[in-house]
Amino acid sequence: MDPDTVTRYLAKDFWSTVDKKFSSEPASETSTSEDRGYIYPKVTLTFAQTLDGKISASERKQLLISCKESMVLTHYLRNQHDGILVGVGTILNDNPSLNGN
Ligand SMILES: NC(=O)C1=CN([C@@H]2O[C@H](COP(=O)(O)OP(=O)(O)OC[C@H]3O[C@@H](n4cnc5c(N)ncnc54)[C@H](OP(=O)(O)O)[C@@H]3O)[C@@H](O)[C@H]2O)C=CC1
Ligand SMILES: Nc1nc(O)c(N)c(N[C@@H]2O[C@H](COP(=O)(O)O)[C@@H](O)[C@H]2O)n1
Repeated sequence: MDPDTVTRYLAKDFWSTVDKKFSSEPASETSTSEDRGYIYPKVTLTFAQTLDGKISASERKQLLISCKESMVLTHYLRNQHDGILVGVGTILNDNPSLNGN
């Protein structure tokens, strides 16, 4: 399967889970966040993890864990958001571009 197709499937599944979660939440007896004059931002946490639970090399060098398809999904998700947040350690170690191609 080509990376674009894989990403479309993964993303569709991902967003349907998010939508279900929000729509299945019980309505508040008092007020919703929108009634109170604000809406929560949509925040997505994504990271790549090795089978033994690691996200970075011990010497704090940038480590590519994701396969090509997963990187396509990463960039797709970046494009769906207004901002990308990483820790200062990531900035110093990786000097990431954090773009969405
Ligand atoms: N596999 C993946 O998907 C990803 C991997 N990485 C990898 O992770 C590595 C970076 O790791 P690391 O530097 O640990 O993480 P981060 O880049 O997330 O930096 C750690 C952040 O946490 C803050 N912090 C630490 N302890 C606390 C605390 N007790 N309370 C509140 N804030 C705290 C630090 O702030 P302070 O200034 O106070 O120290 C700092 O901003 C890089 O090598 C990068 O490649 C990064 C992102 C994704
Ligand atoms: N999705 C994903 N897979 C990996 O294997 C990774 N190591 C990361 N790391 C994150 O992506 C940043 C580097 O990519 P760009 O230079 O921004 O394209 C890195 O700093 C981590 O935040 N992600």
